[in-house]
Amino acid sequence: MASATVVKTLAKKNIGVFTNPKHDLWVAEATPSVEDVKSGKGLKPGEVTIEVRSTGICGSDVHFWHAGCIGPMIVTGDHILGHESSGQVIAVAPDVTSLKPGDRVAIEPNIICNACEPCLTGRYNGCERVQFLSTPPVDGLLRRYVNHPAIWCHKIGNMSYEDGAMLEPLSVALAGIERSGLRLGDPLLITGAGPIGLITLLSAHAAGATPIVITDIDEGRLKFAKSLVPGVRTYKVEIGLSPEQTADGIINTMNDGQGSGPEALRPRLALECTGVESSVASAIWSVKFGGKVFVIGVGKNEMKIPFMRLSTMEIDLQYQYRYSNTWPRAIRLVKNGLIDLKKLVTHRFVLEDALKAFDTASNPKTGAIKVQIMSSEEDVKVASVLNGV
Ligand SMILES: NC(=O)c1ccc[n+]([C@@H]2O[C@H](COP(=O)([O-])OP(=O)(O)OC[C@H]3O[C@@H](n4cnc5c(N)ncnc54)[C@H](O)[C@@H]3O)[C@@H](O)[C@H]2O)c1
Ligand SMILES: OC[C@H](O)C(O)[C@@H](O)CO
Repeated sequence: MASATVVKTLAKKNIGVFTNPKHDLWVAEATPSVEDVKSGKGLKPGEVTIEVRSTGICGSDVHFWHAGCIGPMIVTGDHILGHESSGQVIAVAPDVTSLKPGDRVAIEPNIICNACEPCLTGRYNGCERVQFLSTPPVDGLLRRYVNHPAIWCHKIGNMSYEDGAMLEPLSVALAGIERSGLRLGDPLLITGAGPIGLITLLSAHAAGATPIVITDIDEGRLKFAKSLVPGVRTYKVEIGLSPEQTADGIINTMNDGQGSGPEALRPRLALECTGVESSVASAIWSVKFGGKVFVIGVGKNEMKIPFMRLSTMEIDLQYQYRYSNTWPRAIRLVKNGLIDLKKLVTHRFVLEDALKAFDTASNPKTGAIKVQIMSSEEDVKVASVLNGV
């Protein structure tokens, strides 16, 4: 199929960041080739070619590299990582009318069947035949050029590519906030101050939760949370304490050190952002009668939970998997300044230096929150200047 005009000279070949079942990580040539991009070969109806400009490294990318799997999602061959991306449209298939070369877009990294019950009822994150980019065997977005359906490319106007890429983890948080039923003035617990917990914090703060307590085992991450939302109360989880003891500490923190007795304010809602068994249990012990523990974190296939606590306190336990219909909302929130994601990107690397980027993202000593990989030195410079680095 012939493509529309490619807007720029494609000086560099397509490269991508690969892993495999032997846990290697390397940068090598990827598809589509520059020749195919120029000729439109391989571009299917409804698709556009995007020059990917910025991609965040997610914990799941590191996990696919280090562990070779996440639950049933198993790396079985050479596999391209990355699903938090934005870029510029450089070519469109002839039937695409919603986008044109030059448009700046955030990429929603799923392709759905549009025929199963979850798709037909608008909850397409449950699509039975979903192709989620970067979940094996579907290659991801950590490459210079990619073909993707136009309907999963959301225009971002003049938003930075860096923010555009952050719309994916923001989508996770927004999906959680929406389905958890968070209300204005809710006392809230967030467990885990990694990128997802921190973006959930920004979102819940914007949505009017108060007071908010956030936990982590890492003091540095709690300090970071405080720098994002100064009013947040932080609680450092001590390894070795029981979930009940941790819950007491959390409630005491919510009550400004006034104890955790029967009169103490307890969270109505806990947004669990670690997927760690003891943290899920502490959240259950923390929330009030009739409250809810909403689990965004993913973890072991089987976990022990305080069942009778859930039962006698009528606590709802609910889960979230990815997202649906979140990008338009995420774009509005970032564009209109209600959520500022800029501080979260702590490190930037050019695509050719992807291995350094992964080393940084996977080493806790670096203090990295979100590491982004950009298509050129120029993009790294522009992003750094925009963020005052
Ligand atoms: N449901 C979904 O669709 C979805 C999407 C994206 C990520 N996730 C999951 O969300 C979770 C968070 O993602 P992330 O990128 O922020 O991960 P992350 O690993 O960077 O952050 C997790 C944080 O939890 C902290 N932590 C670990 N044990 C703890 C404990 N016992 N108590 C309190 N804090 C503790 C860690 O120190 C870390 O700061 C992960 O499990 C991830 O797989 C789920
Ligand atoms: O944000 C999306 C998540 O990172 C993915 O579901 C990943 O964990 C597995 O594919």
